[in-house]
Amino acid sequence: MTSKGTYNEVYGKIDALPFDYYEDDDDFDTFTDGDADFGCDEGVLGFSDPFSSEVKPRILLMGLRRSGKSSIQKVVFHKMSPNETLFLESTNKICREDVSNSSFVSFQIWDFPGQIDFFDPTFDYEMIFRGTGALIFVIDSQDDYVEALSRLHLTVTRAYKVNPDINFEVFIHKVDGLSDDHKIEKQSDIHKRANDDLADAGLERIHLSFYLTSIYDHSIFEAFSKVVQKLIPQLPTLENLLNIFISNSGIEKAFLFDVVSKIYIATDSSPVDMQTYELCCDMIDVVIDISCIYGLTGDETGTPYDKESMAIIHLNNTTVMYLKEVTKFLALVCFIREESFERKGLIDYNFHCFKKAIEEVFDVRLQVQRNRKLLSQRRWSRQTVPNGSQLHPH
Ligand SMILES: Nc1nc2c(ncn2[C@@H]2O[C@H](COP(=O)(O)OP(=O)(O)OP(=O)(O)O)[C@@H](O)[C@H]2O)c(=O)[nH]1
Repeated sequence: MTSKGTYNEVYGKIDALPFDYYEDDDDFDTFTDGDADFGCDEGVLGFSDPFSSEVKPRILLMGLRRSGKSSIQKVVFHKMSPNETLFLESTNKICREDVSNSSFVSFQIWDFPGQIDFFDPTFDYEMIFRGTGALIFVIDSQDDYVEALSRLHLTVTRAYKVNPDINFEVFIHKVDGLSDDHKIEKQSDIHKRANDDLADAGLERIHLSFYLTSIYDHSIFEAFSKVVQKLIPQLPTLENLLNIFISNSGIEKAFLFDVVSKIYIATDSSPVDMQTYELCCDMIDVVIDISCIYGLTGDETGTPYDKESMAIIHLNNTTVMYLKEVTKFLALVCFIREESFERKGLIDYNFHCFKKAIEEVFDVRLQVQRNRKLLSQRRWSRQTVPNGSQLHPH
């Protein structure tokens, strides 16, 4: 698509660190130094800071070689088409990506090359796990997974020792090649073996979540949505707001989407079915693609998604899909019966109130982040003054 370049430039950013970096002693010291502010954006705390995981949660993508880690990252966050991933080269460096395109989906993903001996004594895995919010372990379901399971066990047990608060998420990946029966069979086998291994080690308390995923359908977006939602502390507030909004507006279902990644960061409490989710993703694609092609004015500052972005699609089953901009990066996508959509004025008024409430949630979050940063800077300056003398904050 001609628009892709512009789209990625506007939203995407990737940092790649040569793996050699860690083999250079001086640099390694910098990296392992407990106070290193490594590659973080301005305004974001260093990741070894005790607060950083709350401010900018880190997601680690791990798994054996060729299990599909880079493909997942590229498809979900860079709009790469699944077929293009066939030409991805094996990753031989750690890639860190800041997904800070939305205040709510503000986190880092670390893609670890499969061939790294992660438990090499020179590799400071403790520091890596300390600030991690979720560890996604990718298992290639089309391959023999015995080795992957032992690697999963090793990774999970080490990570848990360092940081028991990590969410462990297992992606049983590449399921597009499997029949439905086969998928269920694989999932229960992997589930059983992984949990048996943990029970044998006396670690039943470690909870693993399993997802069947493929980059060739929406399952990878849905799985990522669930992983990200667990890292959003405001999730109950958002769900509550959505519940109030839909019940007062005659809406069947509503999703709050991060437009760039098509991750839904919250929905109302009614169950989500895959088809509905897929329709939302398709609608976002249509809106962004049409805007990119026909909506951009040509000046550099234009983005395909702004305050004016909205769309209405009438489906042939008397349902209307309604998309509206909520914040710079979030969109609300609703499913409404045609007869309820006749009261569009009421829906729009309620939407206005909903949007204001979301903005307030954002404001509180920003304030909390600012305060944490300030607090951490004060602590840091106290620690760094030599001979026990202390700096006093102004
Ligand atoms: N059928 C299928 N193939 C996939 C899927 N995801 C990734 N692949 C393919 O798997 C191969 C390996 O993918 P990569 O993303 O390079 O794997 P990786 O885990 O990053 O590999 P390393 O960089 O070596 O660690 C590529 O040819 C992808 O096209 C999927 O969901 N289904």
